Amino acid sequence: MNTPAALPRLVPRPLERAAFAPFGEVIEASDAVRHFTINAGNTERYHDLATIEPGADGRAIVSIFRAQPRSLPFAVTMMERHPLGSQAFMPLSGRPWLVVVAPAGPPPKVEDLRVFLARGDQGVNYAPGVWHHPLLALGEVSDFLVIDRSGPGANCDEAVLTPAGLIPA
Ligand SMILES: NC(=O)N[C@@H](O)C(=O)O
Ligand code: NI
Repeated sequence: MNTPAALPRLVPRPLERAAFAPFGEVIEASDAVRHFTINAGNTERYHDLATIEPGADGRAIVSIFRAQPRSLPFAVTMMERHPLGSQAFMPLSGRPWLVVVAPAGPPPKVEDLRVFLARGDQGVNYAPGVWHHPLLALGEVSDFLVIDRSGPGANCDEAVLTPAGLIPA
Protein backbone atom coordinates (compact mmCIF):
# COMPACT_ATOMS: atom_id res chain seq x y z
CA MET A 1 0.00 0.00 0.00
CA ASN A 2 1.63 3.27 -1.11
CA THR A 3 -0.21 5.62 1.27
CA PRO A 4 2.03 8.40 2.67
CA ALA A 5 1.77 6.88 6.13
CA ALA A 6 3.26 3.63 4.82
CA LEU A 7 6.08 5.03 2.66
CA PRO A 8 9.67 4.67 3.82
CA ARG A 9 10.90 7.91 5.35
CA LEU A 10 13.78 9.77 3.69
CA VAL A 11 15.22 12.05 6.37
CA PRO A 12 17.50 14.82 5.03
CA ARG A 13 20.99 15.29 6.47
CA PRO A 14 23.09 18.42 6.13
CA LEU A 15 25.02 18.53 2.85
CA GLU A 16 28.74 18.10 3.36
CA ARG A 17 31.64 17.17 1.11
CA ALA A 18 32.63 13.78 2.45
CA ALA A 19 29.11 12.37 2.57
CA PHE A 20 28.39 13.65 -0.95
CA ALA A 21 31.71 12.46 -2.43
CA PRO A 22 30.29 9.19 -3.87
CA PHE A 23 27.88 11.27 -5.97
CA GLY A 24 29.99 14.23 -7.06
CA GLU A 25 31.18 17.47 -5.53
CA VAL A 26 29.77 20.12 -3.24
CA ILE A 27 30.24 23.63 -4.65
CA GLU A 28 30.87 26.08 -1.80
CA ALA A 29 33.35 28.68 -0.62
CA SER A 30 34.83 26.63 2.18
CA ASP A 31 38.18 26.63 3.94
CA ALA A 32 38.27 22.90 3.15
CA VAL A 33 38.99 23.63 -0.52
CA ARG A 34 41.94 25.28 -2.23
CA HIS A 35 41.51 29.05 -2.20
CA PHE A 36 43.81 31.99 -2.77
CA THR A 37 43.71 35.76 -3.03
CA ILE A 38 43.59 37.42 -6.46
CA ASN A 39 42.91 40.86 -7.94
CA ALA A 40 45.47 42.67 -5.75
CA GLY A 41 43.83 41.39 -2.58
CA ASN A 42 40.28 42.33 -3.51
CA THR A 43 39.00 38.81 -4.17
CA GLU A 44 39.38 35.30 -2.78
CA ARG A 45 39.26 32.55 -5.43
CA TYR A 46 37.79 29.22 -4.32
CA HIS A 47 39.43 27.23 -7.04
CA ASP A 48 38.41 24.29 -9.23
CA LEU A 49 35.45 23.13 -7.13
CA ALA A 50 33.86 20.63 -9.50
CA THR A 51 34.72 18.43 -12.46
CA ILE A 52 32.47 19.49 -15.35
CA GLU A 53 32.25 16.57 -17.78
CA PRO A 54 30.42 17.21 -21.09
CA GLY A 55 31.83 14.03 -22.67
CA ALA A 56 34.06 13.81 -25.76
CA ASP A 57 31.18 14.66 -28.12
CA GLY A 58 29.37 17.22 -25.98
CA ARG A 59 29.94 20.74 -24.79
CA ALA A 60 29.34 22.37 -21.40
CA ILE A 61 26.48 24.87 -21.34
CA VAL A 62 25.32 27.33 -18.71
CA SER A 63 21.60 27.79 -18.01
CA ILE A 64 19.32 29.23 -15.33
CA PHE A 65 16.55 27.05 -13.92
CA ARG A 66 13.67 28.99 -12.31
CA ALA A 67 12.12 26.32 -10.06
CA GLN A 68 8.72 26.33 -8.37
CA PRO A 69 9.00 25.35 -4.71
CA ARG A 70 8.15 21.78 -3.73
CA SER A 71 5.71 21.08 -0.91
CA LEU A 72 6.64 18.88 2.04
CA PRO A 73 6.03 16.08 2.75
CA PHE A 74 7.32 15.15 -0.70
CA ALA A 75 7.02 11.69 -2.24
CA VAL A 76 10.09 10.67 -4.26
CA THR A 77 8.48 8.52 -6.95
CA MET A 78 11.22 8.65 -9.61
CA MET A 79 14.89 9.28 -10.17
CA GLU A 80 16.89 10.24 -13.25
CA ARG A 81 20.49 10.12 -14.45
CA HIS A 82 22.60 11.71 -17.18
CA PRO A 83 24.97 8.98 -18.38
CA LEU A 84 26.83 11.18 -20.88
CA GLY A 85 27.74 14.14 -18.71
CA SER A 86 27.81 15.83 -15.33
CA GLN A 87 25.20 18.30 -14.08
CA ALA A 88 25.89 21.12 -11.63
CA PHE A 89 23.36 23.26 -9.73
CA MET A 90 24.21 26.45 -7.80
CA PRO A 91 21.39 28.33 -6.03
CA LEU A 92 21.14 32.02 -6.89
CA SER A 93 18.33 32.85 -4.49
CA GLY A 94 20.15 32.07 -1.25
CA ARG A 95 17.55 29.60 0.01
CA PRO A 96 18.04 26.04 1.25
CA TRP A 97 17.09 23.26 -1.16
CA LEU A 98 16.96 19.46 -1.28
CA VAL A 99 19.27 17.03 -3.04
CA VAL A 100 18.23 13.38 -3.50
CA VAL A 101 20.84 11.02 -4.93
CA ALA A 102 21.73 7.35 -5.39
CA PRO A 103 24.92 5.77 -6.69
CA ALA A 104 25.51 5.34 -10.43
CA GLY A 105 24.61 1.86 -11.59
CA PRO A 106 21.36 -0.08 -11.78
CA PRO A 107 18.09 1.75 -11.09
CA PRO A 108 17.98 2.51 -7.36
CA LYS A 109 15.69 1.16 -4.70
CA VAL A 110 14.39 3.45 -1.97
CA GLU A 111 17.01 2.14 0.44
CA ASP A 112 19.76 3.29 -1.92
CA LEU A 113 18.66 6.95 -1.73
CA ARG A 114 20.44 9.64 0.26
CA VAL A 115 18.74 12.96 0.93
CA PHE A 116 20.67 16.12 1.73
CA LEU A 117 19.51 19.56 2.83
CA ALA A 118 21.74 22.07 1.06
CA ARG A 119 22.25 25.59 2.39
CA GLY A 120 21.51 28.53 0.12
CA ASP A 121 25.27 28.97 -0.46
CA GLN A 122 25.89 25.35 -1.42
CA GLY A 123 25.65 23.84 -4.88
CA VAL A 124 26.33 20.32 -6.15
CA ASN A 125 27.78 18.72 -9.23
CA TYR A 126 26.35 15.29 -10.08
CA ALA A 127 28.96 13.05 -11.69
CA PRO A 128 27.86 11.35 -14.92
CA GLY A 129 25.39 8.53 -14.32
CA VAL A 130 24.62 9.45 -10.71
CA TRP A 131 20.92 9.00 -10.00
CA HIS A 132 19.21 12.11 -8.69
CA HIS A 133 15.75 13.62 -8.37
CA PRO A 134 14.99 16.63 -10.59
CA LEU A 135 15.55 19.98 -8.92
CA LEU A 136 13.91 20.35 -5.52
CA ALA A 137 13.58 24.02 -4.58
CA LEU A 138 11.96 24.98 -1.28
CA GLY A 139 9.98 27.96 0.06
CA GLU A 140 9.71 30.29 -2.95
CA VAL A 141 10.35 30.34 -6.69
CA SER A 142 14.14 29.93 -6.86
CA ASP A 143 16.74 30.44 -9.56
CA PHE A 144 19.69 28.07 -9.99
CA LEU A 145 22.71 28.37 -12.26
CA VAL A 146 23.07 25.03 -14.04
CA ILE A 147 26.12 23.75 -15.89
CA ASP A 148 25.53 20.56 -17.84
CA ARG A 149 26.00 18.90 -21.23
CA SER A 150 24.62 19.65 -24.65
CA GLY A 151 25.33 17.13 -27.37
CA PRO A 152 24.20 14.06 -29.25
CA GLY A 153 22.79 10.94 -27.67
CA ALA A 154 20.21 10.12 -25.07
CA ASN A 155 21.35 11.77 -21.85
CA CYS A 156 18.41 11.38 -19.48
CA ASP A 157 17.31 8.00 -18.16
CA GLU A 158 14.39 7.85 -15.72
CA ALA A 159 13.51 5.15 -13.20
CA VAL A 160 10.29 4.76 -11.23
CA LEU A 161 10.80 4.17 -7.51
CA THR A 162 8.65 1.39 -6.10
CA PRO A 163 7.96 1.83 -3.29
CA ALA A 164 8.36 5.58 -3.28
CA GLY A 165 10.10 7.33 -0.43
CA LEU A 166 8.68 10.20 1.60
CA ILE A 167 10.63 13.30 2.63
CA PRO A 168 8.81 14.47 5.76
CA ALA A 169 7.68 18.04 6.42
N1 LIG B 1 15.64 18.18 -17.28
C1 LIG B 1 16.59 18.91 -16.77
O1 LIG B 1 17.37 19.53 -17.47
N2 LIG B 1 16.70 18.94 -15.37
C2 LIG B 1 16.98 17.75 -14.65
O2 LIG B 1 18.05 17.09 -15.27
C3 LIG B 1 17.30 18.05 -13.22
O3 LIG B 1 18.17 17.35 -12.64
O4 LIG B 1 16.65 18.96 -12.66
NI1 NI C 1 19.23 16.10 -13.88
